[in-house]
Amino acid sequence: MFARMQHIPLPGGGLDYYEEYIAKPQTLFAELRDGVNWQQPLVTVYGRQHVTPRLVSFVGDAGRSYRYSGATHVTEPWPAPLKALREQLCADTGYEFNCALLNYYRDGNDCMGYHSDDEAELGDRPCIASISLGAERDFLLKPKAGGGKTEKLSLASGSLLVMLPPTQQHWQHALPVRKGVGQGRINLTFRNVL
Ligand SMILES: O=C(O)CCC(=O)C(=O)O
Ligand SMILES: [Fe+2]
Repeated sequence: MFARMQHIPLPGGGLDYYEEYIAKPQTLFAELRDGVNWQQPLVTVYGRQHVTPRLVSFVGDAGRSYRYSGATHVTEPWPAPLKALREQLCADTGYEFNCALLNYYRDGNDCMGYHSDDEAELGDRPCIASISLGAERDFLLKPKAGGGKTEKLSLASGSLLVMLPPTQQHWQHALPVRKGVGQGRINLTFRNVL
């Protein structure tokens, strides 16, 4: 790996940010936008059904399943352009990744609320590797224990953000609405489902 890395220490966690990890982010963005079987699942919030405010797809090694947006999803096969990327991420980070949740934010109205990627099937100390393609968007982190400072990053096209253990135990993260953003963004969060 040749990309320059910035380590961002957090109380009870830490992030590694590589601003230029993907060589041709616009090409990969277009391949995935046009090639992935995007879904917009229904979610139930306080007893009311809404469509998820972004498009999603769950891909990975055959037979893995993962619970998100209130339902269990079984993997679709790896899209061709992500096979080598998965290997590269495992080699560069030293962590295993056997699946990925793909998120397509069509414009700045699409978003993701505060959550931690701490589902039981990810084990006690999950590492999440997150690739961003397309529009640059703000990414927020806040400590689960109240009172701490909120962190804000701007995730560049082609960047890799590694959320190191035990970040998911102590922090939540979100991708807030940004009305001024007209372009799409695709985010790939590589995970290891046990
Ligand atoms: O779009 C992002 O940068 C965050 C995605 C995320 O948090 C997730 O898929 O769990
Ligand atoms: Fe997440």
